[in-house]
Amino acid sequence: MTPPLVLDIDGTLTRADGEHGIDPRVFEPIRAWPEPVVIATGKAFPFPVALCQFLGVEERVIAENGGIVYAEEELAVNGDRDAADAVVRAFRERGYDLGWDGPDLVNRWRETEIAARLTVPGAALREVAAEAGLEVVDTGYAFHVKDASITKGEGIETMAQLLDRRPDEFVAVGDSENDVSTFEVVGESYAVANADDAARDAADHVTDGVHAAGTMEVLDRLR
Ligand SMILES: O=C(O)COP(=O)(O)O
Ligand SMILES: [Mg+2]
Repeated sequence: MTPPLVLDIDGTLTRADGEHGIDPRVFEPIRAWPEPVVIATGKAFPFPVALCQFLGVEERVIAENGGIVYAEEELAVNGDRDAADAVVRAFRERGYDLGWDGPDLVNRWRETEIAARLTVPGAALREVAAEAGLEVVDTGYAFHVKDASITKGEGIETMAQLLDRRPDEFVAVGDSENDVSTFEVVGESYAVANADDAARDAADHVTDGVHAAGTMEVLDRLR
């Protein structure tokens, strides 16, 4: 029986030859998948929505690490970015910034958390976040300043209800610590070979391939 999927984006659907850019090899398998495909990402909501629309699949999205959950025309926004914005102000008062160039397209459309470039001093960011009761998650692509109780795994619980499925029916593929909560609630989990230690330790399996090649391995095995 082909399972419903939960797929991370960065590091999981992306090309291995650069930091971003979806590997086109995943487009057709995702489009043709006979069961629901949920895109679960740390990215702001518009990005996974656009990915689903460009792929021509239903928008089943967990964005902002669970801060936003959308499926079946139901939208859940968990928390708001005010607390994260206060952390950013305190961080700037210490003389730092978020590290993004130009109009900050990473945070422009965020509603529930804030992301900083990995080039900023992580220890200082973590210190300021902790003073506000927030955590910093390193996805390998950005630092996310967020409420620790809001996770992709919590988002899967909500998504499963919206889709009338059990969380343990899903198979998940991911690459970093922000996928650990997903791996803890789904039935079977795969970390791609480029995954960080947190994801590799939490996953049931580790693929041979990196990035989208690892995900293609899983899709080929499950079809
Ligand atoms: O936005 C990030 O930092 C990483 O995004 P991801 O959860 O799709 O890997
Ligand atoms: Mg990722």
